[in-house]
Amino acid sequence: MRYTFLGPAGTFTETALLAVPEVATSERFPSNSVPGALNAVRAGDADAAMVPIENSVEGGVTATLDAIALDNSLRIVREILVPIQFVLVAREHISLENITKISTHTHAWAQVRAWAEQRVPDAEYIPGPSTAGAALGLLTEHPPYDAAICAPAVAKTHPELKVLEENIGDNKHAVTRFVLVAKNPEIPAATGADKTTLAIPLPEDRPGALLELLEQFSTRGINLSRIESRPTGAFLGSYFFSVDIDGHIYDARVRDALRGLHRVSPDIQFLGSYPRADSRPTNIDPIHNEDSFDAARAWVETLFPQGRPENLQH
Ligand SMILES: O=C(O)C(=O)Cc1ccccc1
Repeated sequence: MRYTFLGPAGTFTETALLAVPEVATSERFPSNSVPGALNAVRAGDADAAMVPIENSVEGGVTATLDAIALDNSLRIVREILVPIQFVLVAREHISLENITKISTHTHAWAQVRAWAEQRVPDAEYIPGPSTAGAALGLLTEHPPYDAAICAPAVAKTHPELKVLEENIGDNKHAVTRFVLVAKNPEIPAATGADKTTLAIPLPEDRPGALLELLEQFSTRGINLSRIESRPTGAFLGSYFFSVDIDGHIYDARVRDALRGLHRVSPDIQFLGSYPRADSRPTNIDPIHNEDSFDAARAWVETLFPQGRPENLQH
């Protein structure tokens, strides 16, 4: 297996990838961006990509939500949670007082806003390709900024970088959720503690369409753990919903809900069923469990003692 990730070495995404046991004995290479990592998988240059998808402070990583749903080739096979801690680094001669420009990944910047307002209120923010990418930029000949925000490990592997402030995240319990994405993979086995990710275009000019979509979950006792609306890009006002639900496509209630969703929104995308990182089992009301679905199907069959007419398939 060949893995790629939002690089360079030292990003939080690399930490997430290294938490996958198989990675230790496989090849891995950094990509410059989330779309770049996903395209490497689409092109067959990598078998799987680790990318950030959701943060407990900032919400969804829009670059990832949009890029995964671009076509039907990619699916999530695993999720990893990483606790996030940030440090401020700079070259030896720089101190907090003479910082005028700071770079980091936009998601990191969003998570240190209160700290920045207090400690470096006049510093200008320069968006970086990733946290580690911004830090390594400081080692170039004429860096266009004088400090960066990254993981503590980056400073440890680069002694030329000095840690000016530690643990600067506004929320000390911030966690980022990362997903491992592969091309047309086998669906991971159901564990009883699973999630399924969907991208559901909102039908246009249909009053109540969102309610009709959500009803498909509620009538089957399916819990949503994330829902975000994203513009499709087609035109102003055109949206899709990026949704995570508790359950696996091997669960009858989930397949039943997918059929219902497809009737409301035929371009729905299934983006994978995979085990939850926290292994918390899904609570299923008995009327929505496998036995109930089997019994309901069997009962309908008994209504045709002579067998179903041929044109009655479902
Ligand atoms: O840039 C990184 O290190 C990343 O992995 C993206 C990111 C940035 C901030 C919080 C979590 C992930």
